[in-house]
Amino acid sequence: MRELTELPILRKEFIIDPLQIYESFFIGADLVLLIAAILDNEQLESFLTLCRELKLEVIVEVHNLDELERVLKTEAEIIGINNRDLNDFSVDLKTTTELTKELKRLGQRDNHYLIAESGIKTREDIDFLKEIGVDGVLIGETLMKAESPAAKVKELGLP
Ligand SMILES: O=C(O)c1ccccc1NCC(=O)[C@H](O)[C@H](O)COP(=O)(O)O
Repeated sequence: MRELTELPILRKEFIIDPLQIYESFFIGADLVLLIAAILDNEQLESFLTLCRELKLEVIVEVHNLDELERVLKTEAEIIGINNRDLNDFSVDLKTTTELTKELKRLGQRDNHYLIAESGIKTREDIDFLKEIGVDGVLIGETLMKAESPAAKVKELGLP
């Protein structure tokens, strides 16, 4: 992958063991995803520490207020709001709207980089997410299904 792009490479995985973090480092990932829903506080803290030691950036993924509040007690700087409920796979962009509001209410918006994840399909979705103040997006299906992912990136108005 590294020969193909200079862009940061994310290891997007269900990380539940520190070995996966070492593995991500050795295969050349720049950042990893830690999913708050599948990690307890102790794991979250220790995985973040390990990533810092290995100089891996981290997106910590949340889906509800409880997870957001847990993550705000850590050193995490990049927060991913997953619009997909991993229990039933339903997707709703309102999740990003609501948790972005909560982040502001808690006075924690400005010291975090905010990524909206999942269910993003159109230019209108991107415009809406920009309007509510997210900094970045994580898109899977829309790009994977596109005839030309590069053209789709342009169509979505992404840099
Ligand atoms: O990644 C998995 O293994 C997985 C397992 C079960 C449900 C969802 C899973 N992944 C979803 C994704 O990685 C999505 O592609 C990503 O969240 C982006 O969402 P979308 O743009 O809606 O594809």
